[in-house]
Amino acid sequence: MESPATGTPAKRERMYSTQEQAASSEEWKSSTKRETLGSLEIELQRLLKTASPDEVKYWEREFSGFRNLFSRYLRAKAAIDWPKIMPLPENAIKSYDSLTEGDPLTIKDRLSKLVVIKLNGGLGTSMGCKGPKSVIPVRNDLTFLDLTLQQIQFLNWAYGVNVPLVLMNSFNTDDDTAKVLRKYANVQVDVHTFCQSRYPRIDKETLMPVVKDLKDPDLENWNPPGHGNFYESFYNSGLLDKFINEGKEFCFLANIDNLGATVDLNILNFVMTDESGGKVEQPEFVMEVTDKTRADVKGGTLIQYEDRLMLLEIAQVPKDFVDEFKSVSKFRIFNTNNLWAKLSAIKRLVESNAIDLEVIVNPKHLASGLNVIQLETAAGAAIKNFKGACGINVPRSRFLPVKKTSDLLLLMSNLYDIDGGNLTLSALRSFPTTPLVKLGSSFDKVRGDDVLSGGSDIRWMLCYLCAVSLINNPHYSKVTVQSLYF
Ligand SMILES: Cc1cn([C@H]2C[C@H](O)[C@@H](COP(=O)(O)OP(=O)(O)O[C@H]3O[C@H](CO)[C@@H](O)[C@H](O)[C@H]3O)O2)c(=O)[nH]c1=O
Repeated sequence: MESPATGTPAKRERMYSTQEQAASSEEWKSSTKRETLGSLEIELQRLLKTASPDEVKYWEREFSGFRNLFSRYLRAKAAIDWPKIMPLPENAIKSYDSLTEGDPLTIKDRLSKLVVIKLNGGLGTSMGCKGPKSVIPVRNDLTFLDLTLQQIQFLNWAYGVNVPLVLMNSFNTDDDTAKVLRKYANVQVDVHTFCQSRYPRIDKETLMPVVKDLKDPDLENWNPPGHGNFYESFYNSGLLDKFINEGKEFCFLANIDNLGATVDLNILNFVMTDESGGKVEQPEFVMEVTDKTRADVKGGTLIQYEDRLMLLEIAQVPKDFVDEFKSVSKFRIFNTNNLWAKLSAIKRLVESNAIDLEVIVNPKHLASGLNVIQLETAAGAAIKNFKGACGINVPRSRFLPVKKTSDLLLLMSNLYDIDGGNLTLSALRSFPTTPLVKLGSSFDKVRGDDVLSGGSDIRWMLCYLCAVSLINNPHYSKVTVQSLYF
């Protein structure tokens, strides 16, 4: 680059003015940010005055987390710098095949140091259901929650242990989950719940909270700030300290809608046993990744960015690169969101305010017509903050999510056997892949009002499809149904 001192006077003038412009636009931006932060503070103080006296402490803590997230949002660069994405370093991702269960005599000991946590803050709205997604029946009228409890009960029974189950609810799911949990009073699993934070939605124009009074019951004014909020909310709930004091060491965290997210003894052994004799840094965090297929275009992926491992979610990808992000050749693996984290490390990082997750901006349009943004973070993004963190490339069977009715259809069909709450691909199927199911929009919802005239009740479809059986039927390597005719 030419130094300003050596150019011609006219050129110098141009260069100075460009530099000055850049500096003044930076100064302008940071002064607007300061202004915005200042206005937010005034607004939050005003809002606090509207809280009922017994809730002031609660809101002070919520606002402290929100203020932190909001200022990170203001500070963040607009988008990821695409050319700076580097290939993953060797060893960043371990092969699952290299792991072992370890000494069978000590499995029980390892399990006794484990806590299972399921992310249960999501609603079933995208599949046309009211209430928490976890109460949608998946198989034989058993819900995600039933199957999760069965899985843990079976594990506890098989190994004579008492692995607890923790549900992270959101304000959207907390009450309904509490009601449903009553029916498990006789189940042999210790279930704990805590509720994640509740942050104000932000007016897209003014960048100020939409809510004007904390006693206003309208839930549209709020959002759960993503599953990245787990670390802080878990800490604030007191459960993290309780488990550490009881001698627990690791937690296994997963989406409740992923029925493949069972406790894996090989990974448990990997995170808890130092087989290198102290030569290799023990991982404080492990992310289970799996090979990406054309069906997984939306999942987050691991990248190497600015000398660190980083989770890249589709919402962070600049528009021009979305197709490249979705391609299976450049980004070969994706995050299953099955995460293993050391409890003492979570405590250390939360207490030193060292979990700095990229802020994901989620735009929404409210029923009132207002355009808002909600700020979120993803749990897997914490990979960069833990010591010795790595990915493990796990078999596809560890990722059995239900995001759409087409996923549900596969799980309800005879392709899967069920045992102790675990779903496994039927041994009768002679090839290990599952059919690619594409359903027309009339099947978007789990239940429809008008089944006979065009049909949006997936159960009808199942009767039809299960009657012909998905197993070993070459016609069903692909299932495309636009609508049903009777
Ligand atoms: C936004 C949010 C979600 N959840 C729960 C609901 C689900 O059980 C689980 C996953 O939430 P979703 O919003 O469905 O996230 P999803 O799109 O699946 O993305 C996650 O899971 C994907 C795998 O399904 C990964 O590839 C992504 O990296 C990861 O961010 O977390 C919460 O408990 N609280 C929340 O605030």
